[in-house]
Amino acid sequence: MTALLDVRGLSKSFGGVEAVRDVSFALAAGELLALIGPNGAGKSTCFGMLGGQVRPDAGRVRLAGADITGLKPRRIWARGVGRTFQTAETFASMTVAENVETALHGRTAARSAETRRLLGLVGLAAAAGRPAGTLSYGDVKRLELALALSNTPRLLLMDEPTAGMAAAERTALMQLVAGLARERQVGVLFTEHDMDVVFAHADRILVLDRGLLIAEGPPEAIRADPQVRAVYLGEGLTFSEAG
Ligand SMILES: Nc1ncnc2c1ncn2[C@@H]1O[C@H](COP(=O)(O)OP(=O)(O)OP(=O)(O)O)[C@@H](O)[C@H]1O
Repeated sequence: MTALLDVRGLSKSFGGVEAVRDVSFALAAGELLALIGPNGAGKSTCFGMLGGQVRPDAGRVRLAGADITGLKPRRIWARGVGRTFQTAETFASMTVAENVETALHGRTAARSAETRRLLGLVGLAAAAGRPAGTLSYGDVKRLELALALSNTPRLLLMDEPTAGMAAAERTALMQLVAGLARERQVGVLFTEHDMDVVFAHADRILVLDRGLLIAEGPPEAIRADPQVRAVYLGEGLTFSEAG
């Protein structure tokens, strides 16, 4: 079977810094794959190369078999890749509904029906008429997700989707994303600093350290991996033994 996302030998250097070194992995439709690693490991650079913001020095990115390496972000988006960013990209003065309508194409009537559907999907139907600037942080993240979904993506790239959220909000957002992945067979790649979120929600985990992929596997295997533990202990972080 063709993987939804197939990444082979991806590399990028900035001056003398090898930010990403020969990284290869695949992602299936309906799968939640986490990309983790200490600060500076190369996660954002990897994301940028998948989304078209960063041009790879070497390697190939294929989406459902089609080569999308080095395409502009707009072209990649048009192929069905939705993306959320670490810092929310919404217009504070527009209403929640206007933000979504701006992202949609087509006739006005179709756009407002689609806006209602998307806001219902992310649990923001009741906030449709509010200025986006008045939303809580968790709700801004939901709005971002609605914007990323406006393209009916096959692949969602989420850069720290739960950063700055309270624990209950984190769980709710990740459950929402997991539900979308399962029901619509959307593939999800996400970066995340919170290990509890990663271990609770990822089907599989990729671990980067100084640009290299040092481990890949299901949460239990990653949690037990001595190399991964060493990298994180070096950062002064520990994995909790429970759950
Ligand atoms: N535009 C750039 N110019 C120069 N160096 C860069 C650039 N982008 C990233 N780097 C360097 O590449 C390495 C990887 O950075 P990257 O941001 O991809 O890591 P990260 O895993 O996303 O880190 P964090 O968890 O802190 O966001 C770092 O050493 C960083 O300083």
